[in-house]
Amino acid sequence: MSGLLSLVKRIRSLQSPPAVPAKEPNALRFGILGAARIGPNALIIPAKSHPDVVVYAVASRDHAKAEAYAKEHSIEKIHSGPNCYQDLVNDPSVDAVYNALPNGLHFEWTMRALEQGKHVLVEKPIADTAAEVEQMVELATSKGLVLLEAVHFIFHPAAQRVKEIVDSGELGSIKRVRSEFAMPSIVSKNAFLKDDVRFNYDLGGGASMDMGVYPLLALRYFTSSDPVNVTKATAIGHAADPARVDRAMYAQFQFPSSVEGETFCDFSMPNWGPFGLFPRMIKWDVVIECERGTVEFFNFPMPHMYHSITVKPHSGQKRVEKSYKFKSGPGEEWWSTYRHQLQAFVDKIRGRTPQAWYEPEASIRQIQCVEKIYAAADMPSRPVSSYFRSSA
Ligand SMILES: NC(=O)C1=CN([C@@H]2O[C@H](COP(=O)(O)OP(=O)(O)OC[C@H]3O[C@@H](n4cnc5c(N)ncnc54)[C@H](OP(=O)(O)O)[C@@H]3O)[C@@H](O)[C@H]2O)C=CC1
Ligand SMILES: O=C1OC[C@@H](O)[C@H](O)[C@H]1O
Repeated sequence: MSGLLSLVKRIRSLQSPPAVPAKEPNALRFGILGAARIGPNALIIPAKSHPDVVVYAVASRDHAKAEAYAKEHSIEKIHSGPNCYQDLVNDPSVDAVYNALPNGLHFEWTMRALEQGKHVLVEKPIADTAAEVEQMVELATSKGLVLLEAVHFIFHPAAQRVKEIVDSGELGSIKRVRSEFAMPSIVSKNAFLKDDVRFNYDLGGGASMDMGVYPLLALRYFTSSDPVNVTKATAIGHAADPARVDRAMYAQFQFPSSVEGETFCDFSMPNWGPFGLFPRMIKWDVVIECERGTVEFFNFPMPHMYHSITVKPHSGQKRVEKSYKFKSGPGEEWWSTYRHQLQAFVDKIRGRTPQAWYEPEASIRQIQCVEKIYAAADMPSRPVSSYFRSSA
């Protein structure tokens, strides 16, 4: 019963946090690039419970959309029209920018924000190519600005608990890791728009750029390493652009010390069985096989809603753990992955040591790996932004 009550509390708090503190006098003022669907979950709602964050401005190309978004979320300032994104990054009242634009615009608008001296929290994937990410990291570093790819799940206590179990050596060293994030077609029909930015090659679309970044990151995070090789990758093309945009991708990896990895992502898993009558279940887990047992982390991308961590030693008792709050560390049980991420981002800006961090260099290695997956699957890398200036 108490488990059910906690679940209800967590789900309700995703819309409306139970604790809303007063804002500090010099709270950081955030501007959002694009009236994006992810904005409320990733920043606007988490900001309500952060005393040092005010969501001050939103930029949308469409004035009416900007007004409606600002009204719905009590955002003071709007920038609209064809120059709205530049106006927002130029706005002297904005301290930090949340870049929630389509993937293909992450590079340009993060660079432009950094050029204006703003810290940037940029949605995943941080950019479309590794060469772009290198430039982003270089600029942020040279200006002393904080740049963070929104890899939110690693900030949650559950992800860190799984890593702690693996790193403790309780089950011996890792032999194999598998991770999946795949949506059944009945869910994706409602989750995505018909002409969703996710299916547009020029905007950095593709399953490996979207849902696929989670399983890949899970492998890298839990093994604390990067793949040495992509040994195999098989894509299923998306109907919108089958040669260049993947609807689904299966990939195999070789990690250091002969650790094997496997990822799978799918925007829209078809039904199965006679006449395709039966919908599939959502897949969102990580399975880490070690010398002396296995750890399974169910719902690793959204552990704040519900998760389970099942530890199965080869000899001994199976146990199931949950971790919604750090024993000592920031947060409440109802904090989402995004709320923990915001805490870390602000701590970094304020010169404090965050509870966890994702170095921008790790973002370079992540997208290098995505490019290798596309190459192994005979699909092109996503296009380089027209804003990219080769240093040669
Ligand atoms: N961390 C997470 O859990 C999630 C992350 N994401 C990431 O967030 C980003 C945005 O995704 P999502 O919110 O679903 O996207 P949306 O389609 O809702 O929003 C993207 C915004 O980009 C702007 N935009 C600029 N140029 C274009 C264009 N040519 N076509 C369409 N939109 C354009 C629009 O802003 P306007 O018209 O207002 O100017 C639009 O509101 C992606 O990078 C995605 O990977 C998405 C979902 C979950
Ligand atoms: O968390 C997510 O789930 C669905 C995806 O399409 C989205 O972009 C991603 O970040």
